[in-house]
Amino acid sequence: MDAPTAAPPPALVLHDVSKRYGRRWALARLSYTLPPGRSLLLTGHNGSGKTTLLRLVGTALSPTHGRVEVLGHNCVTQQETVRRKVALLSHASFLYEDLTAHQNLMVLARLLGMDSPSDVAGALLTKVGLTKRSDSPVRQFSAGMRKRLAIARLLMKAPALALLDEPFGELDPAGIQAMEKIIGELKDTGVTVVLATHLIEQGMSLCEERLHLQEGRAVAA
Ligand SMILES: Nc1ncnc2c1ncn2[C@@H]1O[C@H](COP(=O)(O)OP(=O)(O)OP(=O)(O)O)[C@@H](O)[C@H]1O
Repeated sequence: MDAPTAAPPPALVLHDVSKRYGRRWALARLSYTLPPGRSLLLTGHNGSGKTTLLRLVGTALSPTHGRVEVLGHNCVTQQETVRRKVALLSHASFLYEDLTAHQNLMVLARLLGMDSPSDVAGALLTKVGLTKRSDSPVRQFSAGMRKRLAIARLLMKAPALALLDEPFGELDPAGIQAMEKIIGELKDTGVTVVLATHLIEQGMSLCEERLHLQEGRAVAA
């Protein structure tokens, strides 16, 4: 008889999570479990705590109280393990301004020990529609072009959990469509997506679950 296989851990667990900046509570006693294989849409007005939550999950911040777990790993005590599993697409997109788009991706490809870094970088630049500008330095890029390069960077990292903070911001209509397609493909390959956006319609079509924040608390949408 086969040994029983353990059930996969939830993609994300928030256990009574609070986060304070100085005297301001950005998140207050938030508890939530995202089942394995599901993706999450995070909504809420400006300042409701979406970015703070994504940064806690991405280990860029630590909770003031409570516990955050990604795929069964504690984001504070197992930070390195979590960092290998998550990638964050955010306003600050970790790009080297003086390097070209291609060089930016090459840096990461080498860091990840990829076999054919230049080919992988080229293929990703094609995917995000930046082929024509692959040899331009990032400092000459528009906001939308930076967003495209940032998603290429995230795809190269091939995370188990992709944290997407306003992925549609700054994109033109074609860019929004391309981003929707990329997010759909990520999900098709088994990546869990946590998506914070004000574009509710797009978000709802991509995610099975929704968490709506109001002043750092979960409320019904
Ligand atoms: N570094 C910081 N220092 C102090 N307060 C902060 C800091 N970052 C965020 N906050 C505060 O925490 C609260 C939540 O901010 P957060 O950026 O998480 O919201 P958000 O839902 O992502 O907003 P938006 O939709 O505008 O991106 C806000 O009151 C904000 O002013």
